Amino acid sequence: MVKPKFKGKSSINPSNSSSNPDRVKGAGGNNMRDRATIKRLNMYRQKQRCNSRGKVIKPLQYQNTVASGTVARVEPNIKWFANTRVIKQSSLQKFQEEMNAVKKDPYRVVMRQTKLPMSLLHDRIKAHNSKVHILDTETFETTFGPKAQRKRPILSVGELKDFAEQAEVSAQSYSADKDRDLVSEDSGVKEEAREEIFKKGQSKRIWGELYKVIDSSDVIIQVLDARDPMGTRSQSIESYLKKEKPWKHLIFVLNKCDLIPTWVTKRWVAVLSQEHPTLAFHASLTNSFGKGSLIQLLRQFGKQISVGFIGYPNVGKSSVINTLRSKKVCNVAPLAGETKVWQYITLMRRIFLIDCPGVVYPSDDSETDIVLKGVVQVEKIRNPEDHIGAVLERAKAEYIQKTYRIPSWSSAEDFLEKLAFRTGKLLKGGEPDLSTVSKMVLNDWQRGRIPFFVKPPGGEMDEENKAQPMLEMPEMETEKEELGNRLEAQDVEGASSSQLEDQKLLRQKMEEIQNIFSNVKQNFGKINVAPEFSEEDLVPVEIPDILDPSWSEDEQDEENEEDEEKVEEQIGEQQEEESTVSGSPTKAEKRSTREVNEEIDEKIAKLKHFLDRAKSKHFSAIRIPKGLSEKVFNETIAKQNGAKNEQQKAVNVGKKRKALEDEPAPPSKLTSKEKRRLERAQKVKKVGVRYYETHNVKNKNKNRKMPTDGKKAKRAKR
Ligand SMILES: Nc1nc2c(ncn2[C@@H]2O[C@H](COP(=O)(O)OP(=O)(O)OP(=O)(O)O)[C@@H](O)[C@H]2O)c(=O)[nH]1
Repeated sequence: MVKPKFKGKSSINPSNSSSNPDRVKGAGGNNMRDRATIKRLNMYRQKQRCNSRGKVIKPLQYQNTVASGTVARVEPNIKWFANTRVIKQSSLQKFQEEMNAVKKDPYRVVMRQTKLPMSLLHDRIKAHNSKVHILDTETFETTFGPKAQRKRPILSVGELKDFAEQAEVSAQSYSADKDRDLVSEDSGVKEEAREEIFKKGQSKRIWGELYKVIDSSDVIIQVLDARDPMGTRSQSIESYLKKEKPWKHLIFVLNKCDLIPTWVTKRWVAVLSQEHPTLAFHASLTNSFGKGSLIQLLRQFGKQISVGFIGYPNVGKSSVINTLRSKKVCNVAPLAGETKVWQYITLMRRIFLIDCPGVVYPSDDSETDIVLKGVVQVEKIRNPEDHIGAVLERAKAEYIQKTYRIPSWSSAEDFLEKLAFRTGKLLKGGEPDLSTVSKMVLNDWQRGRIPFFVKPPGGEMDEENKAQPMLEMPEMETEKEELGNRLEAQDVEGASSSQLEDQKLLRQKMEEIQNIFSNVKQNFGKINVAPEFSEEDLVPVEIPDILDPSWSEDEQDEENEEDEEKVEEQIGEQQEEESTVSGSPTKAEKRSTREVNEEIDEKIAKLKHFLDRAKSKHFSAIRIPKGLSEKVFNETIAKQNGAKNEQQKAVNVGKKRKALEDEPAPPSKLTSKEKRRLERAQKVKKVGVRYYETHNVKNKNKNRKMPTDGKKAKRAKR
């Protein structure tokens, strides 16, 4: 039987022609043009069809969507921000020389002149002896006629005597160092040209990215490394913003606060706040600090805002963004220059974040300074051992000894040799591999494994600073003063009405940001300081200053939680459910859980009391003696385990866990194996409030409990 033929017109063209976007794939191997390329080529090839009277009967593709004469707008495209093509000075010179040579040669002809940038040849600066076209700008009468106006040089002095005096003064103040025109004899010794890697973050492309970020942002956050805030600050960008974009808010975020003692964070925040609003931050997905305050601050700007993150390479711009989103949205690496181009991230419906590559302003920094600021990737440094001396100078010997377990050294080389022998980094003949060991030390320095910080100004807790209210949020003194001065100056000059309006707007902005900041408080006592600083570095801090009743621990946690939920809701992303709460508990179970919780809370209250007492010793990072902490830990675990056993009798849970928990209560002195087992048992149980407080759970809604089976089914679907 003959199959009935399909009579309608199929939209798929079955031909194998190379201009057919629908052709079957694979016939030409991997080199076949893809659909998009074919369509583009067809677009170039197409021709407009007209009838005999010249009327267009088939317009070109893309030209028939709007009626002729309609005013249409071109859709903005992100590619507009891409770099434009530029030509190097050396290439231009080469082109000019070669082209001139060809033009002078009568036996050679330049083909396709219209395709060459010939204008580059003629656009040269005129030689000083070329014909001066005076009459192009001046008339003949005023230049050469009887009424010619002679131009006299403008002198700042009236008499010859004054002129001589002035010459004498300038001769006295002459300094050969500042004279750029001075011709000196070549001594044969020249400074070595700096390696390219030391110019990291200074390229035109990176600066282009920075200006794109600045232009697109309403609020600009300059991220600083808490270990050296002044060294990672870019004053030139700040003054550019102040001068050219005064309506944009500049905020400092002091990141990596976990690497310095709390009193240093506090002092730096106070110092920097004098100029711009400053927040302390610790970027981490699980254990962050300052996230709630920063989100709260951004939300208060009230309208749709874009927030640009700028700063030195490797200060943690991308990490701060990841922390705010509680998710890895930007690539992060302990290498400078990880972020290559700007990147847009949605934080909430109204708040957008823009990540920027690290930018470095050319300064007098030595190569060692650049390396130690983390601007250069250690692997790319040619002579890493040159910078170790500075590391040994800057970090305290005590910390170096502790980190590398080397008791003493006479020089940087001696230190490296000892370290190489200790770590077994040796070359073929048993020679120490100084380069590898140096790279290791530099990496440790850049990653904060060697405790170090630049001391904030103000000495060791002097009286003046003690009296200073550290937690007061920024007064923005300098900015306010400068703005005031500028506005006053404009007032005097007699500003126009539009200028007056601008002034009003600026004033309003200043008041607005001050109001916003007065609502944000930080509790520095909550920073988890990682390195073990010596007591000398742990300068006493006024604990009552830090604890702010209006911004308690719980409140901040709730704030974080709320923010996270909002972010997730508004972005509408399905995030993985991490909660592993088992099925809904029975009444008996509920009661026993409450009992257990009460008991644990009691324990915590005791521990808190203990901590308060420790704090009253006034140290900014508190270290509890190991023996004591172990004793308290064992007691807590033993008690919790006892309570758990009771609870387990009432509830029928899985066999494995039951077997584990039916074991007799542990003796007061536990072996390390038993301790670990107890810890494991503790971890398995994830029922109750403590789990949410101690773990970074994305969906913290306590009322929502999904049965494990349901969750598994959900995962299986994916
Ligand atoms: N200890 C600590 N390390 C941090 C913190 N923030 C960032 N880091 C680390 O610093 C390194 C650099 O972080 P990035 O977020 O890639 O820095 P960046 O400023 O985006 O760097 P570029 O891409 O070069 O501009 C990473 O190894 C982070 O883990 C912090 O608060 N504390």
